[in-house]
Amino acid sequence: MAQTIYALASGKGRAGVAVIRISGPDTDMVLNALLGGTLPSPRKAVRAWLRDPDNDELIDDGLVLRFCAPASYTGEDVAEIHIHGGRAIQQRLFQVLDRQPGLRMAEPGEFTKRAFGNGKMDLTEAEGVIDLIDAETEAQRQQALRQVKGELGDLYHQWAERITRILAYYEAEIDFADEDLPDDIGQETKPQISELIALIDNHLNDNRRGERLRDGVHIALIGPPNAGKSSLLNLLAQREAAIVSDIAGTTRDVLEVHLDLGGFPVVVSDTAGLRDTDDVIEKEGVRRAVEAAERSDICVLVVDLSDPTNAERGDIARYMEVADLVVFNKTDRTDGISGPLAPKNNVKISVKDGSGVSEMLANIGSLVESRFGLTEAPVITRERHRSALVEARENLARALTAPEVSLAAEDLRMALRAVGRITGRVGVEELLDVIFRDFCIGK
Ligand SMILES: Nc1nc2c(ncn2[C@@H]2O[C@H](COP(=O)(O)OP(=O)(O)OP(=O)(O)O)[C@@H](O)[C@H]2O)c(=O)[nH]1
Ligand SMILES: [K+]
Ligand SMILES: [Mg+2]
Repeated sequence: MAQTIYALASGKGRAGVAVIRISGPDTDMVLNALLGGTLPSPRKAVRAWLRDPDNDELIDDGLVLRFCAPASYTGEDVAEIHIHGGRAIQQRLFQVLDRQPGLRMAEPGEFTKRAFGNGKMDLTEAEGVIDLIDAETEAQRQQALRQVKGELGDLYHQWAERITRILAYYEAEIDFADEDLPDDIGQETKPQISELIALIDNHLNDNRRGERLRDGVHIALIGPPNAGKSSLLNLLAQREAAIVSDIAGTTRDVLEVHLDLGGFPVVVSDTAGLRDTDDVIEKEGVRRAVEAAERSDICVLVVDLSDPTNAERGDIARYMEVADLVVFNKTDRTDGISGPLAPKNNVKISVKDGSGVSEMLANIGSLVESRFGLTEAPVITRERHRSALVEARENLARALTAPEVSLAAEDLRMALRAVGRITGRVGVEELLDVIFRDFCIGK
């Protein structure tokens, strides 16, 4: 039998209210001890004096919520005790809980792990809970909430069901080889397998938007020395994160700042100015800048509008073509454009006087939104999902060309297992039995 666990469910430290969660078979015993023998009725918030059962000393004036298995977060008996969020109160209550036989402190994620174990949620939903707790921006919150609601898990479960139905044909062929089956089951199943492969491909080919939304969209600021890249970074970060000077080649290392850009988590990198140089350290800086640009999801080229030398630099013209956005800086100095001229996506700003900055932010924001924004369909949010889907897809493709029915069946079973691993939902194998029982075997 599972042990009863407890933990602080709210944030650490001093607060108005702290919530302590208890889950497991001894929950009622603990509540009885703390409340002096009166159990609150389930799902009703009850104000109660909490006492140390060993000496009847008062701990706090609290609020208790009791849930009875299986109608609880974990599926076990659960209690949530609201206390005043002072350190001494929390400590005292923990000491008392620790003294209760059979109780121990929960491990990280253990309540949710139990919820999964008791069929309260599948693995994608459990991951959604973690993402929801970690969500720092609005878009992250929305994506996580959709996963908690089971949208992603439902999609994978549908696919598992489809594979199961296809597999049923092959199983029938194997088990009832001498019965009156359609001559070529491939005619029936192969279009279905191909359709499923197309759906998975489409889902995989998502620009990794869900993963980007979880981890942050990487934006690299690149450009010639003294264009104002570090100045721009500081403006975005609203602090002096990078050193700014009028000396070309000031920035060497890649410097990252994390920002919330219109609800999206972004990581902006300031990089060394791009130029040929004999200085070994600056050379390494330039190499890192190019690498950061290549790795970025969105590459922003910053150019000093008033610098006539840009016109002479072929490399800047090339960067203009590949950059997602060109930011012409220092409009306070000039209103003409010197150098290789305006590429399609450009914006003119002055970090110094702030003009054009909101337009630039809107521009970057819509780039992020269009590439990594939430879509109608739920998206992959973890490499774990991606690799399992790739495996499922490979097995489905193999089933299409399998030389024998038994081999095709094995490929389909492996595809099913790969998809099933993502949700960890049980029932697909059992579903096979159900479908199989009702299966029309040519009669
Ligand atoms: N007039 C004017 N000067 C600016 C503007 N933005 C930046 N500067 C100045 O341009 C100089 C270079 O700025 P940085 O931000 O260090 O340029 P950088 O691109 O990071 O330069 P490196 O790190 O050397 O590649 C500094 O003296 C800034 O104060 C602007 O909008 N207008
Ligand atoms: K500089
Ligand atoms: Mg710099």
